[in-house]
Amino acid sequence: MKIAILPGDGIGPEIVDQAVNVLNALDLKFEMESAPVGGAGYAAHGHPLPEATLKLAQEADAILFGAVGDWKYDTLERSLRPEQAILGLRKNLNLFANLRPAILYPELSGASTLKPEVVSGLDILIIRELTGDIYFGKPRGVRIATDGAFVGEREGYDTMRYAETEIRRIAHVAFQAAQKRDKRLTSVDKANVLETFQFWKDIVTDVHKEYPDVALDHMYVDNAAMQLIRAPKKFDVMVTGNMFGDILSDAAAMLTGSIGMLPSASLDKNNKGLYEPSHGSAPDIAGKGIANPLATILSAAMMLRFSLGLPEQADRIENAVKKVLAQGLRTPDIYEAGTTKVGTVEMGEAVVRALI
Ligand SMILES: NC(=O)c1ccc[n+]([C@@H]2O[C@H](COP(=O)([O-])OP(=O)(O)OC[C@H]3O[C@@H](n4cnc5c(N)ncnc54)[C@H](O)[C@@H]3O)[C@@H](O)[C@H]2O)c1
Ligand SMILES: CC(C)[C@H](C(=O)O)[C@@H](O)C(=O)O
Ligand SMILES: [Mg+2]
Repeated sequence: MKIAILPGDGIGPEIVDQAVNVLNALDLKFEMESAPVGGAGYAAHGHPLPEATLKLAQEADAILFGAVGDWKYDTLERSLRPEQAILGLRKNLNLFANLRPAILYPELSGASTLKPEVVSGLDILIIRELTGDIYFGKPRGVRIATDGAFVGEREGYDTMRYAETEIRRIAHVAFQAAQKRDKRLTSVDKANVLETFQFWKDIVTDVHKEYPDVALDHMYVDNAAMQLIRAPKKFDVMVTGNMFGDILSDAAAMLTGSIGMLPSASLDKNNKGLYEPSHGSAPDIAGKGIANPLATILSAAMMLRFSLGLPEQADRIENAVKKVLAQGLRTPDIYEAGTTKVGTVEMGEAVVRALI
């Protein structure tokens, strides 16, 4: 089994190193090959998603991805910016289903900014559509306005759109995921304002007919953001579009104690996938050795479960993470009094030691 390792920028290489060590410690003899991506891809080959990197990703059985993005590239023309690498991989590989599970490990109930009783026992799954919406809609750009109140002025514009097929396929993923859990699905939209999301709601309602055992409700995204903070445990599975899912999953990350705890899987229709933490390259802490590697290590566990058919090995990693948290080890983002502060490498090494 071949795994493409794409560390990327900022803390990406630091956290991916730890996940690779954990995978190696399983003694399963994976073939792993690394390639530069994001700002690192641009620096090495003049493009954030170099051809050889894309080829490696296409050929591999699964991809482990760190993060991309670096302030020093923010003034490049958009097609060369590091973020285009992850967007390009998602689009090229048809990774339309993004699973972001927000689980609060009991040991971290005091690390969340919310009261322990609000978050304890939290286990929700956010399913974000990943290859459509305003992220990829065309036309987009900056032009001279030809209508409206500001005719003659420059205006920025993007296009929000969803094809029926795109909505149907993510709805099926969401209903099937709900069937394996508590059988409750909340579809998050903005149907009260946006045509695209009235259409989304209508199609999700139609797909629901095939899943009568799942209870479906619909919620506007602004209310969903509020409910996530007010009573997050009321949710089981949430499904939403690309942009709303991006925002809601960062909010949900804080329910788990830190964004450094939220893994993700991005899957195509055959469960080939890219696995990455939900957070970014964290340039503010890059190189300091303090980034939390657990979201990446947990993403590697998701990879074993969803793409490589090794659920027992995924369990081994997840149990090891629980164990190090129970031992009181904490990177600074999840630190609280009475626990032991450790860095990225120490955390990774502790997970390796905790594997049984
Ligand atoms: N999939 C991706 O590669 C991805 C995702 C999000 C953001 N980005 C990019 O990352 C760059 C920085 O973006 P941002 O600052 O808005 O978001 P970010 O997620 O990188 O960081 C937000 C905050 O969370 C902290 N943080 C993130 N991951 C952490 C970890 N593992 N351990 C401890 N703390 C952690 C950071 O220090 C920062 O304070 C930008 O270039 C952005 O485009 C990339
Ligand atoms: C870096 C960026 C393109 C990306 C997104 O918006 O999808 C990130 O925020 C994420 O959540 O994976
Ligand atoms: Mg994001």
